[in-house]
Amino acid sequence: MIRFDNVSKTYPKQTRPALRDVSLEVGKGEFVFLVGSSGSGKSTFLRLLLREERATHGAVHVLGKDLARLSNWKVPQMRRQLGTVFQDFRLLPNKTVGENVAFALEVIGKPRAAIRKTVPEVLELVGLGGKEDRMPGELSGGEQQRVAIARAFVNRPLLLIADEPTGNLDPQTSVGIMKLLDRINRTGTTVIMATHDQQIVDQMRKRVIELEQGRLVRDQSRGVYGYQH
Ligand SMILES: Nc1ncnc2c1ncn2[C@@H]1O[C@H](COP(=O)(O)OP(=O)(O)OP(=O)(O)O)[C@@H](O)[C@H]1O
Repeated sequence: MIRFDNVSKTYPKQTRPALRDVSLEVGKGEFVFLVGSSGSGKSTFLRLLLREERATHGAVHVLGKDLARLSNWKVPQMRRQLGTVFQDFRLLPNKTVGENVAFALEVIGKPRAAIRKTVPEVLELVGLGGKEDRMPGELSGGEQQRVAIARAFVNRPLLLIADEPTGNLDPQTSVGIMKLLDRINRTGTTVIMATHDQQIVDQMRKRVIELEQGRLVRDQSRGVYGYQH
């Protein structure tokens, strides 16, 4: 599903690498937390997975593809097989909840009838049944994140990438979001989630990968958050 072979990334005009010699594998269906203090390289790791950035050294494989060898025109096709969720939700504010989710299907050319059927189903799945016609601004933060997850999941991606998905949410709402991501993971979707949320990591007891100054310093199954700020 994901393989990093001795991956380093140095941004242009920087001397210190953001990632240094990282090697790891993530298999199908795993749930992985990516932890580490601010600036340790978590977002860089996720950007490499999405081919938003390229490795300076080493090889990144996602869904069986060597991303260095993937031509630019094939990148959108690769990204369509991934779902992404961010701290700031990134919903389209002028579209309804239903339209936000439908949009993910429209861009891949799904027939309208299939979209009409699928959107309410996925909204039901994330606990937002009946809220299809609401505007994102009318929803709570937790509900907006559920819409974002519905949009990320509606294509049934093999891999879901979440960057601090609970970062803007209170602890109780965060637990609800984690239950949802756990359910999605149980459908077979691999989930990789960068987080600073100690409580969540300690509760879930999933694989934990820790970065420190760009190096992989811990890879623990059923791990805990572990490091101090
Ligand atoms: N576009 C960029 N250009 C130059 N340097 C960058 C760029 N993006 C990140 N960096 C640097 O790379 C290092 C790793 O940053 P990264 O954003 O991956 O860390 P992070 O663990 O995601 O941090 P946070 O938890 O604060 O989001 C930092 O030193 C950062 O300053």
